Amino acid sequence: MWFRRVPVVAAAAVAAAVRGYGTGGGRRLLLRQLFEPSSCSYTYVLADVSTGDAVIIDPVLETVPRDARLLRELGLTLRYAVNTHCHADHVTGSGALRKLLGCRSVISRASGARADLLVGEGDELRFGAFALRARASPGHTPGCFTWVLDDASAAFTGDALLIRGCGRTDFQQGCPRTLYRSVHEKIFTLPDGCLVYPAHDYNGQTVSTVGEERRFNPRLTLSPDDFVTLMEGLNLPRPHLMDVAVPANLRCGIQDDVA
Ligand SMILES: N[C@@H](CCC(=O)N[C@@H](CSS)C(=O)NCC(=O)O)C(=O)O
Ligand SMILES: [Fe+2]
Repeated sequence: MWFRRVPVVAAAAVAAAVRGYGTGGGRRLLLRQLFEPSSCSYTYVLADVSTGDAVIIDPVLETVPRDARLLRELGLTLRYAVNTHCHADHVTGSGALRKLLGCRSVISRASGARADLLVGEGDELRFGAFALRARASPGHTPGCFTWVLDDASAAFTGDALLIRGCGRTDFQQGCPRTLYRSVHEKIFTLPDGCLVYPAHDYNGQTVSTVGEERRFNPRLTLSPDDFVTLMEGLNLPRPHLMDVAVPANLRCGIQDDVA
């Protein structure tokens, strides 16, 4: 079993811990959830408090200055800028962060996008004493990945699983049957207490758990056939930035000099 327990440090304690770099014995995690209001997107910063090594998940281009400032203020070294998938509603900040801070951009090989690091099932991103592990969770797009913290205390689900919802499946080669299988096999098999951190929320919710979503998610508690019927009948309007965002995100936002 590759999971070990990680204390998710409360905000006040983190501030103290960040000031006390290099003095602590056990590993301590810094976890920040950041919000971008025009696309209702969440960005996550994770760091090893002792070493300052950090990862950012799903940065948004417009909030790169804010996120870079936070990283600088906390004395963190950004190792990876990770995209859970090729977003359709906003331009990723991973390319801009790469230019600004020299981190490596990351996305799945199956996304068809360019990045410094193209990942597949089970790949790990290490930051200090911590790691995030990649679980393929296609269906919203074929290249969607969920990133799970190495003790399974938290999962960053992108648009595969939203709080009491899920990503739409009506564009970018989405497939409701595939999404249903992904969520049940790759996310609902995590421990009940595993925190669920999605890429968006449109209702003011910030975090859930695997146990809660397994019991209360109105879409994923349906039968597979009823889920498919529901998803095929959503008739949602297209994201207004889609024609700009998808081509940009296939290049990780700004991505001039990788193959
Ligand atoms: N109104 C927004 C787009 C909203 C949207 O389509 N969200 C996506 C996630 S971003 S690809 C989604 O999957 N929503 C699921 C749902 O049930 O709403 C815009 O114009 O940007
Ligand atoms: Fe999406």
